[in-house]
Amino acid sequence: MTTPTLEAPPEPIPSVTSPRKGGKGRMPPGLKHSLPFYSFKPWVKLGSPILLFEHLLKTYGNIAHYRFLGTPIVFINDPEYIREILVTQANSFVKERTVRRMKVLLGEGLITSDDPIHMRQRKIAAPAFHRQRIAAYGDQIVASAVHQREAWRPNQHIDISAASMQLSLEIVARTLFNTEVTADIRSINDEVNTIMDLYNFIVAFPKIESFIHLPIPGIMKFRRSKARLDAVVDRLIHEHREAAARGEPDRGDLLSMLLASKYESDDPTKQTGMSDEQVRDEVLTIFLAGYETVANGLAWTWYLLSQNPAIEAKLHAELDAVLGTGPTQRLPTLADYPVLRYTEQVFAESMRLYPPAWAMGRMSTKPITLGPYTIPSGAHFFFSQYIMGRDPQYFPDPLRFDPDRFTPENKAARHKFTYFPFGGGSRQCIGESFAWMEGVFSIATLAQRWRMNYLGTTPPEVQAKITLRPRDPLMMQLIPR
Ligand code: HEM
Repeated sequence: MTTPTLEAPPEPIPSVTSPRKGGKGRMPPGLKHSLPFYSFKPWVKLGSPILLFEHLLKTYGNIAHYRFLGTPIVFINDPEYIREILVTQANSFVKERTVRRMKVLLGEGLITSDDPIHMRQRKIAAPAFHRQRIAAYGDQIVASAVHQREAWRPNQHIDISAASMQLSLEIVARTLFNTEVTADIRSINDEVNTIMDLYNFIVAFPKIESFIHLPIPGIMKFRRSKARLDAVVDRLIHEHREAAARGEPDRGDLLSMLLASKYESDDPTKQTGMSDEQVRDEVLTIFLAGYETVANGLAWTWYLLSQNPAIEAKLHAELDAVLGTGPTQRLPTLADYPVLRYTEQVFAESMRLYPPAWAMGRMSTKPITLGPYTIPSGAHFFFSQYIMGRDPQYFPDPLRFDPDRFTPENKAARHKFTYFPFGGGSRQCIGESFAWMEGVFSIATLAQRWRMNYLGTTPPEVQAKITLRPRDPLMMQLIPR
């Protein structure tokens, strides 16, 4: 996930080479002058790169470029070029600078690290996210959703965005740490929120690592928050390690799995696990990557269902057919997961219109050829799940909410990289199976009992922060089914 901020100028990269003009090797079309020249235009607005990307797409087509302080930035809306970057030519790219600067928070965790560290960490972490392993979390997801639905009252007004965050936090607590939402979990949540509020400030700092010890107010606040965060996570790691040393059985949570996993190598001296520091980086990474994303995906789903009664009725029909009604109604179990196809299609279609990770970026480490274009080393590349998901080139009548776009036949008829809510290639979301299960079971368990009426008078506005959130509270009236 990434946030291409307009206010955050990329550091000049000395190795940027001028592309040849005209013929093969030319730059994609784009803005003639550097971005600040256009500051007065309505499509250049601090903190709103979606406006700029939409303008580039409309004006220049599926590949366009602009420059910012000498760095070329390419916006891509062509699925084949996206495949080139994420898969085919992936070795010629690293994460772009806003993600790299997040190392001050996430260290060398899976999101921020580069190869060879990333490859090793991914191998160690993979068993904890294996499909069969994730299956064990199904019951905990359902139990958390039951906890929420039992607390709801008929006609109650709730902010479904906040309620989805609460549900997702409980699921993270149970599945990552095997605990309820304790004071420790709340303080992790609070500190992460404090740090995320400082996110734009932090990523705007070129070479933030060099400034991290200076007495600058925002940085001091970050440092204090990070120190408290580390202390809580270190304590949880320590407790888990102690329990394992006492011979207590594997608690089955993700943290226990990460602590137990070893790097498989032909060389026995390299078959080691992670240090406590590496585990801490991964725990924070998983917390950050896996909590707000799913919560936002769910919140938008409830909004879309509230606006589309026929689709809501079809979802209810599936839930009633699979899980029963009245006194014979039961909770979803693992065996139901592959049967709840329409529920999954609803979640998929919701993430087309409101993708929690709304844009991604990379930086080239070599000159890159894409079709007729050659783009120099050190250029930045962005593509947006949000823009592509709403583009009639790929999704006819794009604003219509239609989960049938995700039947197996309709999916097979589209290019894979027209829909990439979880990214792709070797950096594809490691929590994808987890997220699908969390989405499907949460929707099923809550929609078995409740419908929602949207109380807003205008459609909610999106806020493209690190994830795509509703800008204001998403108020709903709860109606029992
Ligand atoms: C709807 C929910 C989610 C969405 C939309 C989402 C999206 C993404 C995307 C787009 C990436 C790739 C970023 C890039 O390549 O630049 C990613 C990576 C990642 N995600 Fe997720 N994610 C979700 C849920 C989760 C969950 C539940 C977890 C963990 C429990 C998780 C853990 C991670 C990690 C660790 C990475 C880095 C993987 C690597 O580089 O090896 N995510 N996610």
